[in-house]
Amino acid sequence: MKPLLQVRDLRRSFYGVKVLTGVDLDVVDGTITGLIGPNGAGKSTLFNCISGLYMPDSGSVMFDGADVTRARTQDRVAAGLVRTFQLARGFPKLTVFQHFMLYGQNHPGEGLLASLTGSEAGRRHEEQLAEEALAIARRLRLTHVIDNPVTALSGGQKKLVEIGRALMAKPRLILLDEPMAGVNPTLTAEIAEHLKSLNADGVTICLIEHDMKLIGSLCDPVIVMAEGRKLTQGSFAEVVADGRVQEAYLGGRH
Ligand SMILES: Nc1ncnc2c1ncn2[C@@H]1O[C@H](COP(=O)(O)OP(=O)(O)OP(=O)(O)O)[C@@H](O)[C@H]1O
Repeated sequence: MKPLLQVRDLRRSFYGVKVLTGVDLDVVDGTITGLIGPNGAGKSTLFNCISGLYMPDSGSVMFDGADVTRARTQDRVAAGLVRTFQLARGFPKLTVFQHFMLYGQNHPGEGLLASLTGSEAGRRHEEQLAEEALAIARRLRLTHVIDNPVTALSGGQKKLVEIGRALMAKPRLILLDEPMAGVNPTLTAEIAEHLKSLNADGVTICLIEHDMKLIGSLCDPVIVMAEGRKLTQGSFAEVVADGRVQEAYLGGRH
């Protein structure tokens, strides 16, 4: 089984506090890999280092065989390594369609300059992006809200827009940080179905989630982090039966 993502001995401290203490993990091509662990285990920091938002102090991140440890975020995105961000971090007043178009512009080989200069190539490029945006909206059942500002959407619809934006970048691996947080149960099930369907179409997914039922139904393998490193990994049944995992969660309770 080919690892699409390989993280080796990744370390990161903030103001002398060691948050990542030597993470080693693989995400295998074609999987939906779950990343769980008690609060403060370092999961989001790990995602930030993998996606290029933070630089690690040491260690390496390999994506599809290439060393991207120090690569710029946009170059990682161009290679197909994409993480979702909460809409609040972006442009809350833009519509769903505008969000999709904006993220599509980041795709490599797409002529942003051509788009801006109003050339024939630019117009074709815009049309193609618009078609992709509409197809993604259809896929995620967001067509009826495509012209609404994202602030007017429900929590679950916002999560779908975050996934849709990532899809505009044509990802090979999507890193999802709590895609179901604050989402009602009906839409949680719908988002889970979308993730399964994307995965069936060849998109590898790695997701951080606190909802264990969801992790159990979606993810194999499940990687458990504690105290800034990987504690263990296995099937959901294996990791929940592991005494070290139970200990880590109990110890992590505040
Ligand atoms: N930019 C930062 N500056 C200072 N400390 C940080 C920074 N980012 C993360 N940390 C610290 O790193 C530790 C791990 O945080 P992180 O968010 O990575 O954990 P997590 O496993 O994702 O937790 P949770 O499940 O609660 O989201 C926390 O103590 C956090 O305060």
